Amino acid sequence: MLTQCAPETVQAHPVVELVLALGSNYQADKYLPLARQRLAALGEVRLSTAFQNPDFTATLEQPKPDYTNQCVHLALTTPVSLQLLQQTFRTLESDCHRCRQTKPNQVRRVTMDIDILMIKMADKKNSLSKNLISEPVSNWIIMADRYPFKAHEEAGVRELTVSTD
Ligand SMILES: Nc1ncnc2c1ncn2[C@@H]1O[C@H](COP(=O)(O)OP(=O)(O)OP(=O)(O)O)[C@@H](O)[C@H]1O
Ligand SMILES: Nc1nc2c(c(=O)[nH]1)N=C(CO)CN2
Repeated sequence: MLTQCAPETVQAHPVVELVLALGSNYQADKYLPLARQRLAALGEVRLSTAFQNPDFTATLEQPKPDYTNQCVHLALTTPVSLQLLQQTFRTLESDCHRCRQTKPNQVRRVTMDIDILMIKMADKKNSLSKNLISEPVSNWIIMADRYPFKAHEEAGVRELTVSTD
């Protein structure tokens, strides 16, 4: 059973844990380690197995370079809003020299793509406010815009959550 949450509730509330999907189809050997290093500065990182797999948008008519994908479980040192996290990851993509413009019919070189797959919110019981309802919010919230997960994301999420939940 999945619970729906209004985006504005999720956007502002502090996130404590998250699972990310990293993808690179250009110089992955350079940019995956760089992204992992930067993410490690935000908290405790656990990694799923990285593997190279075909671009799921490639066709016979338009072949595309393979992606290297890896999922990351990040337990943040300091809780951060989803809004700020999205900005932070967009900056990290830019720091990996991600170029967003492409000419028509040009195959995109994606040095680093960072997608948030799942988040865990801070437990409201820890709040100083007496007015907040005390409820356990330890469950993962899946990002609706990433669901259903791609095969490589599903594999990574399983690897990272199987032992902890
Ligand atoms: N689950 C999510 N994970 C990451 N970013 C998200 C998510 N949902 C919405 N966003 C927003 O989408 C933007 C990501 O834009 P970006 O240019 O990276 O997309 P894209 O890489 O072209 O899409 P895709 O990752 O589907 O190929 C961010 O600025 C962020 O605010
Ligand atoms: N295998 C694979 N294919 C993709 C991926 C990806 O991360 N992995 N990302 C895309 C656009 O973000 C398009 N295609």
